[in-house]
Amino acid sequence: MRAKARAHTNIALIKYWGKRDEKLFLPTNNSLSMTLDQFYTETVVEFNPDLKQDKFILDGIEMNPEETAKVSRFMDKIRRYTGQSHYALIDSINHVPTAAGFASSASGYAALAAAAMKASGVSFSENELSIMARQGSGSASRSIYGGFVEWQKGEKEDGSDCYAVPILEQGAWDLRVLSVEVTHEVKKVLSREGMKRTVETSPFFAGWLEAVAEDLVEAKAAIAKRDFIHLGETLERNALRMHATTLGANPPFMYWQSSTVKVMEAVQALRENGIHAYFTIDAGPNVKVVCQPEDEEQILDALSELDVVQNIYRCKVGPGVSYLEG
Ligand SMILES: O=C(O)C[C@@](O)(CF)CCOP(=O)(O)OP(=O)(O)O
Repeated sequence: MRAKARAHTNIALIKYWGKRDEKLFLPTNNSLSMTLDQFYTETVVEFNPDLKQDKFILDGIEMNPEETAKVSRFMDKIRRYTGQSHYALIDSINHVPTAAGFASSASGYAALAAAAMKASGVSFSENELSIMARQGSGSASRSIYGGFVEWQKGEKEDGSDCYAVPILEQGAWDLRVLSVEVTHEVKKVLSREGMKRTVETSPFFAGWLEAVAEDLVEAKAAIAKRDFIHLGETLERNALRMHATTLGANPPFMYWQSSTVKVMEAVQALRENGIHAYFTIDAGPNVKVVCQPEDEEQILDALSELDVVQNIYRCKVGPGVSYLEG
C-alpha cells in the first residue's frame, strides 16, 4: 500500500496552450516536449486505513489545508479509478529550483500519479498513467516518458484517447537546454488562467490552432531526421506564436519582461554569428535555450555575461517515470 516514484519535468517544444475541457484537462491541440534530466520530483504515497484525511508533505513541510485539498481532489480521482478507499500520506520532494520557472506541476503530478497508482495495487498501462497525470496538470501527462514525447489531444469526450506517446527515447539524440532564470518584477499569470483567458477572448487563438498543427508536423519531421536547425526554427516560431495569442486576449497580458527580451536578443545575436541556438518561453519570463552539445559552452558564456541573468541550469534529455525502493 506504499510506493515511491520519480518523474522529471519537461519542456514543451510545441506548446500546449488551450483546453477544450477544463474538468478533464483535455487540450485544444497536440503538444510535443523534451523530458529533462536535471529537474525531477520524488513522491512517496502510502494508503493508510487509520488516516481520516490525506496528509501532504512537500519538501519536508506539511502543506496547508488549501494545498492539501488540491492534492486530495486529485487523489479522489485516483481512488475513483483504482477503487482504493483509504486516505494517504503523500510525501513529495521537488528537485526543481522553483525559481527556474519550471512548472513543477509537470514532474509533481507525474510522480504523484505514478506513486499513487502503484501504491493502490492495481495494474495499469502507461496510457492510463498518462491519463491520470493529465488530470493533475496537462503537461504532467508528458512526463511519464523520457526523451521526446507527444501529447495527443484525442477526439473523445471522455478523454480516453488523450494521453502522451513516446516519439524518440532518451539517448537517441543529445540536445541541451540552458534554462535561463532572469530577474523578474511582476507576478506572472498562471498558465491555467492564461490559457483560459486566451481561449475565451483572444482573436489570435484561431490562428494559433492552425499554426500549432503545422508546427507540430515540422517538429516531428525535424526530430525524425535529427535536423536541429529545422527543429530549432520550429520551436522558436511556435513559442512566439503562443505568446502572440496573449497579447490579443482581453485583458491583454504578456509573460515577457525586459530581461526576457534581452535574452531573446542575445540568442538571435548568437545565430548571426553562426551559432545554432534557439529559445522557447513558457508561462513566465524565463527563457530556455535549446542547442547542440558542441555549442553549449559558447552559448553559456555569452548568456552568463548578461546582467539580467540570475541563474543558468544546464539540462540534457531526461528519463521517464521510475519506481524506487524505500
Ligand atoms: O508546457 C506547455 O506545453 C506550455 C505551458 O507550459 C505554457 F507555456 C503550459 C503548461 O500548462 P499546465 O501548467 O500543464 O496547465 P494545466 O493543465 O492547467 O495544469
